[in-house]
Amino acid sequence: MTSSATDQQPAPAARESSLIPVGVLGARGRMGTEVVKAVNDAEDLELVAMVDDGEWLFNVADAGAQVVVDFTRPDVVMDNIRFCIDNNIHCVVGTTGFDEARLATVAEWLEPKPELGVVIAPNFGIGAILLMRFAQEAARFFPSVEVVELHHPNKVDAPSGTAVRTARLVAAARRAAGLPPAPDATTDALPGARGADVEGVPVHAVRLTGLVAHQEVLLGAAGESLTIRHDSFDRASFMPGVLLAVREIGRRPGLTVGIEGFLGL
Ligand SMILES: NC(=O)c1ccc[n+]([C@@H]2O[C@H](COP(=O)([O-])OP(=O)(O)OC[C@H]3O[C@@H](n4cnc5c(N)ncnc54)[C@H](O)[C@@H]3O)[C@@H](O)[C@H]2O)c1
Ligand SMILES: O=C(O)C1=N[C@H](C(=O)O)CCC1
Repeated sequence: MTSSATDQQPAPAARESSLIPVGVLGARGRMGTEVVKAVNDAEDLELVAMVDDGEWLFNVADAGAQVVVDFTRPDVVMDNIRFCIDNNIHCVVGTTGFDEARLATVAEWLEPKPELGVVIAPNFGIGAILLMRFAQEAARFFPSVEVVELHHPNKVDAPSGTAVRTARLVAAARRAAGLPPAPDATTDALPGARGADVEGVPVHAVRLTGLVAHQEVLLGAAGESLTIRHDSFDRASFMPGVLLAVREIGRRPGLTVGIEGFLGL
């Protein structure tokens, strides 16, 4: 078992301060690397542990982390959250793969720990969060809507967590407005040609070398269309949202899905 201790990890004595001690899970991944940098650059935060695959998860508890940031994989994230809750550590989760059943499980785990917070957000990019809100607002005015997400080819899940959440929010807005299913005469299609069906909203996933994270919501009505697009050109775009969640989570007990509330949206 490898230790997660690094040169960036300060001596325990230095932690008698008002800095928030933060541990990062998935610390050597694309997002984890960026989070480590962002935490190290933040004057009010202190990086106390970095853990990646095969490393000793208990390091985050031993190092005194008050908040853990998880950017790992959908297949391991539930075990990580369980560990954090068991060890009384607030958890900021960017890893995707959360359906209603998983969210309910996390909420159940939190019940005996009313002081503890877990935030699970498929996207910490402010622009992406605004895109979701704008799409939700627009949805009731358009009979047709489809979501196209475009990502780097190393992404393991499809469609993206952001696209699934967008589609669910749009579908809820359509239901609330009493809209019928979007018109679609397709009776003959190659499997996958019309995308994944997320609560009646088609979601299409593109994987392309050179991309980072991008999404379009296409809305159509007679004689017009509205396209709402967001582009993350760099993973730095997610960091203001991640740091906001790290700073807020100690004041937000329970399960929070998305950081819209932290932004006053
Ligand atoms: N919420 C957001 O804003 C946002 C933004 C980008 C990516 N993501 C999501 O974050 C996740 C990670 O994305 P990425 O591009 O950084 O992936 P990545 O593959 O580059 O990084 C994942 C890291 O987790 C590590 N890992 C695997 N199992 C582990 C375990 N049990 N404990 C600790 N570390 C473990 C891997 O070794 C790897 O270093 C994905 O689910 C992705 O969709 C979310
Ligand atoms: O790069 C990824 O992987 C991303 N995953 C998130 C998702 O699935 O929505 C957010 C965007 C980047």
